[in-house]
Amino acid sequence: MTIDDLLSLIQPPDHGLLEQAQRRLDRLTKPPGSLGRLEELAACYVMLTGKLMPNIPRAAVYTFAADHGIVQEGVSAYPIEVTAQMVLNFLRGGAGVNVLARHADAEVRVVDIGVAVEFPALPHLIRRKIAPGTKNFLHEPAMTREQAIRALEAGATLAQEAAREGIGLLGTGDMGIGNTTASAAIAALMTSEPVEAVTGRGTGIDDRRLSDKIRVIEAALAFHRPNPDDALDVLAKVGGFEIAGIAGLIVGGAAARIPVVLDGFISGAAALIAVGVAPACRDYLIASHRSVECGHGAVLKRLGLAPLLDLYLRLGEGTGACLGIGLVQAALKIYSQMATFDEAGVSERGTQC
Ligand SMILES: O=C(O)c1ccc[n+]([C@@H]2O[C@H](COP(=O)([O-])O)[C@@H](O)[C@H]2O)c1
Ligand SMILES: Cc1cc2nc[nH]c2cc1C
Repeated sequence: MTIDDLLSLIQPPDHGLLEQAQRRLDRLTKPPGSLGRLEELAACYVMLTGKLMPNIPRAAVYTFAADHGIVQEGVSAYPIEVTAQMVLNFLRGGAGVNVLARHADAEVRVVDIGVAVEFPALPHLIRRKIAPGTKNFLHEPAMTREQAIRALEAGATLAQEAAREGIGLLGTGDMGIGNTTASAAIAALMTSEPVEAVTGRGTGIDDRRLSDKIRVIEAALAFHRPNPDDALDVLAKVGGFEIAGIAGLIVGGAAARIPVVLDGFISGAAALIAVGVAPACRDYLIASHRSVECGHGAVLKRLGLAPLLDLYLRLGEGTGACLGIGLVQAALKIYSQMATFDEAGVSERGTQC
C-alpha cells in the first residue's frame, strides 16, 4: 500500500468516546482527575483505538538503523561502524532498549533500513535496506525522492503488518551515527528556529565540533534550500533512512488506529516529516519524553505534544519509548482494573463542601 493510499485511511478521533472514557474514569475510586496524565493517556487510547474497554495492548518498538554520509564532516563523537555494531547488540538483547523493553513487556524489532554494512542473514533482523547509508548532504541530496518514498512505505508496511498481528501499541526507535545532524536540519526547517537553537551535542561532541556541526547544517540548508512545506523534499535532501522509516511507521500506525509512542529527538524529527506528509497522524502521537538534545523542545512544541517524562535521556534506540509504553500500559490497567465507587462500596463526594 502506498503512502497516498494510507492518507485516506487515517480517521479523525472520535471525541464522543473520549467523553465516555472520562465518565468511566470519574466513576473509579479516586477524586476526579487525581491520576492526572494517566487518565488522559487512558482516555486518549480509547478514543484513538475506538475500543471502550481495551485489553492491555501488545506493544512493539521498532528500532530503525541507518548510516549517514554527513559523518564524513566530523559531526559525531563516534565512528560510523558503531551503527552496525549496535544492530548486533540489539539482536543479542544487550542494548539499553532491550533492557527497558523487557521491563515494559514490549518487543524490540530491529530494522536495517540503511546501514552501511551488508549483514549476513541474521535471525530476527528485519531487512529493508534502501541503500547502504545516505549521501553526504553537505554536497548532494541525502537520498533521492524515490528512495525517501520507498523508506516511508517500508515503515508504513511494518505498522500494517503489526496491526494484523494484533499489536496495539507502537514505539519508535532509531540507531544511526550522525543522525542528530540530519534531525537538527529537519528541525530547523520545520520549526523555523535558527540552526544553532536546535543543534545539540548528540553522542557528546565538544564545543569545537558543535560549532562545526552548526556550520555544516547551515551550509547544507543554504545549498539545498529544501521546501519546508514539502516534507518529502526535506527528507530527501537532509534526512536519513531511519528517519523516513519512523515517519512511515507513524503514518501506517495512524492508518491502522494504533497509537504511536515517540522516542527522543530523532523520532521527533521523523514525526515532523510524518505530520508534513499526513497531518491527520498527529493525533495518534504520544511523546514519551523530552530529550537532552536541545532542539527537542521546539520540535515537540511544533507538534503540539507535551512529553510524559523529562529524565535527561539522550540515548535514542527507543529507550524513552519503552518507558512511555510502560506508562500507557499503567494507564490502561488503571482504566480497566480499578474498582468503581459502586463496586467497592465507597462513598462519592457529597454536596457539603
Ligand atoms: O533520542 C535522542 O534524543 C538522542 C539524542 C542524542 C543521541 N542519540 C543517539 O545517538 C546517535 C546519534 O548521535 P550523533 O552524535 O552520532 O549524531 C544515534 O544513534 C541516536 O540514537 C539520540
Ligand atoms: C554506544 C552507542 C549506543 C547508541 N545507541 C544509540 N545511539 C548510540 C550511540 C553510541 C555511540
